[in-house]
Amino acid sequence: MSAHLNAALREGDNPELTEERRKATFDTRKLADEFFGSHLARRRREIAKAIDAIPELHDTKPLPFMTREEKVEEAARKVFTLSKHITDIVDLSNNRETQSLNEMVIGIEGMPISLHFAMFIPALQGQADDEQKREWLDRAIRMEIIGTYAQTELGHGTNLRMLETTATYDKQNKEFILNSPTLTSLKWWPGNMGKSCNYAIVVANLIIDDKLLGPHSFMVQLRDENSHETMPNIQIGDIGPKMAYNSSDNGFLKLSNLRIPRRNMLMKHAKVQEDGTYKKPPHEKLAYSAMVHVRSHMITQHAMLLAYALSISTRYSCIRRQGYIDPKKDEVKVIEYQTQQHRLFPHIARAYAFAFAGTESIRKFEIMKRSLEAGNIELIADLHALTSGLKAVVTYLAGQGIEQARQACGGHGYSMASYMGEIYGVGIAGCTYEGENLVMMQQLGRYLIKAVKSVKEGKKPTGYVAYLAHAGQRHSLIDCRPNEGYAEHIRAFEHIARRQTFRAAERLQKYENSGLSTEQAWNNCTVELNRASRLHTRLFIACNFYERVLDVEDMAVREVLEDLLHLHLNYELIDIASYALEAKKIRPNAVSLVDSWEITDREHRSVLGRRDGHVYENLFKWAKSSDLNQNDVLPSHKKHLLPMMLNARKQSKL
Ligand SMILES: CC/C=C\C/C=C\C/C=C\CCCC(=O)SCCNC(=O)CCNC(=O)[C@H](O)C(C)(C)COP(=O)(O)OP(=O)(O)OC[C@H]1O[C@@H](n2cnc3c(N)ncnc32)[C@H](O)[C@@H]1OP(=O)(O)O
Ligand SMILES: Cc1cc2nc3c(=O)[nH]c(=O)nc-3n(C[C@H](O)[C@H](O)[C@H](O)COP(=O)(O)OP(=O)(O)OC[C@H]3O[C@@H](n4cnc5c(N)ncnc54)[C@H](O)[C@@H]3O)c2cc1C
Repeated sequence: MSAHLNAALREGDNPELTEERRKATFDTRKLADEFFGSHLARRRREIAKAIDAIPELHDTKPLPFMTREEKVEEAARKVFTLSKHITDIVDLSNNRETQSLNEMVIGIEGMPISLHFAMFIPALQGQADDEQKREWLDRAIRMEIIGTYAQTELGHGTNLRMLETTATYDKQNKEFILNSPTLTSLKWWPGNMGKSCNYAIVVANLIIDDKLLGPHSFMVQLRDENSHETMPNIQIGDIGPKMAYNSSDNGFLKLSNLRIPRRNMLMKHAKVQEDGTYKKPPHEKLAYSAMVHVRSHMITQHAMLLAYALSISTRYSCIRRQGYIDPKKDEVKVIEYQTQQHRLFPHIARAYAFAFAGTESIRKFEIMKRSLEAGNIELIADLHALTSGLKAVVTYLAGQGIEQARQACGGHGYSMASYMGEIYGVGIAGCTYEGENLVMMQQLGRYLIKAVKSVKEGKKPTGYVAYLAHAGQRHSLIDCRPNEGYAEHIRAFEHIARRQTFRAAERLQKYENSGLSTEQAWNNCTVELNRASRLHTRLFIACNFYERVLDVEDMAVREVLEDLLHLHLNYELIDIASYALEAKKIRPNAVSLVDSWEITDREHRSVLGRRDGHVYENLFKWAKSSDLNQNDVLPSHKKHLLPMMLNARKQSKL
């Protein structure tokens, strides 16, 4: 393509990167339109421009040089400043626009209102009745109050049925009494609960007339709205520093005989009447809706974290020269090494595949939400299975890709100047929060086993599990004929996933037939079951990628996406080295593929991934700005190490 079409080309950039960008075979803006969707891609450009014009929204110094207190303060400052400008910059009803604005301004390390938007508001939308929405949701949207989602406890996160926080109904006073009866019942982890929030949706086990009715959601005021002081009968605080996310104040909470009005239980689905009569929800797991909301949105978020890491490492690999391929010639850009390409390109393909899968999971969530509003609960199970699998597979593989991207930057990748450490820390948190990955895999496993049972009964399952009924088709990769297109690869993929699912189901059946309890038999098969879930989800991602590419109209963009699809299908199928052919095809477009993610320098916060490629001079600037360089001798050195050394010297002279 002609160079002028490449939107990433700028005067004064490192010529190594300019050379790369001139090789692009497609328009990076058009590929960005496919990656984000054209509306969001355009809005992200406009948002980035708006931020450039407001200096108070810029980082005061690189985040890795800040202490935890400074990070928390910086995030709070930006949230406050944003609150003055936000409605001029984004459409607040558009989650992905708001999310992009937050990532560009505040970054990925957390902020005081993360959980407010990620879960507090969605939980109110999904679980509060109309009157409760009028009371709390409108105030929450206006940010008169800041809330979080307090479910996990010190002793239990995964097994929600064993949560120990209790909400006992007192008929006389028409109140619930909330209690944290044990140390392990303390709420532990909720984002922003430590210091920032004044409200929380607390998940507690409902008790009426000594009968345990399972986890339900309750609105609890944590702090005074004026003084922000902790309310009576509540003990609250920050849980301390974490591997990453240190701008966020994840908290603990102890409730001691806290009385709240009956109407503070969220009552859209389950209800408690004044006399204590309990009305069951139409679907037992509707109380888990805020988690399904986050899981369905995590996929695009993790695709983006992977994109951050890969655009840093791909650009850097094109300015870093080290070693020779031909000893008679100059040192090469490290991107020229086959191993470097093999290390990065399959993950670039995955970042696209995950983004497309994420767009689909958000779309499915919206469809489910609308159908639920119309009183239909049928789609809940499908969406739960889909998002459980996607959440687990994508967070895990994104973490692997980020780590490969870090290693691809050599020593400098380990410096926080690359920002890889934070991206990795935030990425892998997703393997744990919103349901530990191996546990979520089992949720999908249950769904797959049911589908196998229905196939064995002669039924034909539909949707994502339809392929389980297609036994007897041609299957192995060896059977793939050239020129048959990707459909053949997909069929091979289906075969592998189907075989694994049936293998797990048969093993489960064998254990059940041997007299083991259902639970014991299940536990004996969970490794096989999780393998089946993993393959099923990777099949979904691949199919979705394939279908998505078929829709692309711009031929140059479609061609490069087909190159990525080809690489993806082969890599996924073989799960080892991709063919040199694919590497060669991707190589000229490597930088332009990552430029198409249009991640601004402000958003990247990475010296290595700078758009202009001027890495070395800025690495030196970065080092000079370290707080530790402000004093020639550190006070802590004077206090500890120097006396130690002086003492050692004195001793040796004696
Ligand atoms: C917009 C936001 C974008 C990004 C966010 C960014 C930043 C936010 C950062 C951090 C946020 C982190 C927040 C949190 O972590 S909140 C806490 C999350 N906690 C969990 O996820 C807990 C995980 N545990 C569970 O979900 C459950 O305990 C369980 C493992 C699913 C088991 O539940 P249980 O009640 O015991 O059910 P089972 O006996 O296993 O299954 C019975 C039956 O129910 C079905 N089921 C389970 N869950 C659901 C659901 N959510 N929806 C629909 N159906 C569900 C299950 O499949 C089974 O069905 P059967 O037909 O097989 O009987
Ligand atoms: C950054 C971050 C933010 C968070 N934010 C929030 C928040 O805002 N609100 C909130 O309520 N919580 C939050 N959490 C808590 C989070 O949701 C839980 O930590 C998570 O759901 C995992 O639960 P757990 O800690 O109990 O893990 P555990 O269940 O203790 O997991 C430990 C191990 O046991 C295994 N295991 C557990 N159960 C089973 C099983 N049934 N079968 C097989 N293996 C099993 C797991 O696979 C894992 O290997 C956050 C956590 C993090 C890290």
